[in-house]
Amino acid sequence: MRTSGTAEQARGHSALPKAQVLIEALPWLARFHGATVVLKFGGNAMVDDALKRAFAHDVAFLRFAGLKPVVVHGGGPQINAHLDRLGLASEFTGGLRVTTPETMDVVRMVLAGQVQRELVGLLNEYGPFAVGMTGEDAHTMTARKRHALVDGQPVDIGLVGDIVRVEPGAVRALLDDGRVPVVSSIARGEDGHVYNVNADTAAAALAVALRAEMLVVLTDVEGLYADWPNSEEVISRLTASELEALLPTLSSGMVPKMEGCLRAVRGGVNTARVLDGRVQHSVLLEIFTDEGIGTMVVPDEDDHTAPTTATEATP
Ligand SMILES: Nc1ncnc2c1ncn2[C@@H]1O[C@H](COP(=O)(O)OP(=O)(O)O)[C@@H](O)[C@H]1O
Ligand SMILES: CC(=O)N[C@@H](CCC(=O)OP(=O)(O)O)C(=O)O
Repeated sequence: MRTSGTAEQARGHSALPKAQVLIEALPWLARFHGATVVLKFGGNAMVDDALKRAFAHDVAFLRFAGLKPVVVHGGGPQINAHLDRLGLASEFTGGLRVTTPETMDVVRMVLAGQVQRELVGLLNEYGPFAVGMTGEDAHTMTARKRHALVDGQPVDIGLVGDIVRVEPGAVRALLDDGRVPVVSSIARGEDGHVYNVNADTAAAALAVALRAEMLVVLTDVEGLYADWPNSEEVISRLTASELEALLPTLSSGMVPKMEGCLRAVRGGVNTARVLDGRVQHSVLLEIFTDEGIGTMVVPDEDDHTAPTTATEATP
C-alpha cells in the first residue's frame, strides 16, 4: 500500500540519524577492511552477562565488517572464585598471581575449560566462527619463568611466565579460514612446564607477532587516568615515549596493560587502545565512530619500525 508523500517524507526523516551513523562508519570500514585487531577481554567486564553479550556482538560485527578479530581473554575474577570454592587462597605479587603447580591446574581449567568455552559459545551464536585454543596449542606462545619485582627486588612467584616467542601460524590459518580465534593466556615452557601468563601481556605479544593493526584492551576504568587515584582525567592519546616515561608511576593493574600497549606499538602495531569494558559496545564506538573513547597509544613520530605511518585518529 502506498502512503502519502508527506508520511513517506516523515518516515525518511526519522530514519536519517541511522543512515548518518552508517555513513560516519564508512571511512573507518574502508580503512580497517582486512585489518587484524587483537582484543583483550578480561577482568570485570566478563562477570556481567549483558557486557559479555555486547562484546560478542561487537566481535561478530567486526568479523562481518571484514576485519579479522582475534580475542585473547583473561579471567582473574573467575580463577579467584574457583580457588575460593576449593578453599585455596588467591595471592598476587606485583600484580601477578602467585602460581603453584596446584594453582596452575586451576588457572588452566578455568581459563581453557570455562571462560574460553563460554566466549566461544557466545560468539558462535552469530555463525561458525569462534575456535578456542590456548597459547600451548601448536607452540603458539612459549614462555619463560618470570619473577615479580617488589621494591626493585625479584620475587619468585612460581609458574608465571613472560612470552619469549610467538608462532602465529595456527592463529593466521584460522583467520585465513574466516574464523575468530579465542586464545587463553596460557603458554608452554621450553622446560616442560605450563606457564600462567598475564592476559594483557599475552594479547600484546600476539598482536606484535600477527602484525596487527590494533590492540584493544578492555578494562574496568575509562582509560589511563593521568593522576590516579586523585583525578579521573583520562589521557586520550599519548606516544610510546610519553607512556614509557609514565610507566614507573603506574600501579599494579595498569602496569601489565600499559606495558603491553608499549610493547605492541614498539613492535609495529599501529595503535594500542585501552577502553572501558563497562560501556556496552565500546569496541564499536572506538573503531567505527569519531567519538574515540578511552586511551590511545601511538608510536613515536620518528618511529619507523611501524609498518605504516597512519597512526592518527582520523582515517
Ligand atoms: N593510572 C591509572 N589509570 C587507570 N586505572 C589505574 C591506574 N593505576 C592503577 N589503576 C587500576 O588498574 C585497574 C585496572 O587493572 P585490572 O583490575 O588488572 O584490570 P582487568 O581486570 O580489566 O585486567 C583499575 O581498575 C584501577 O584500579
Ligand atoms: C600471571 C597472572 O596473573 N595471570 C592471570 C591470568 C588471567 C588474567 O590476566 O586475567 P585478567 O585479564 O582478568 O586480569 C591470573 O592468573 O589471574
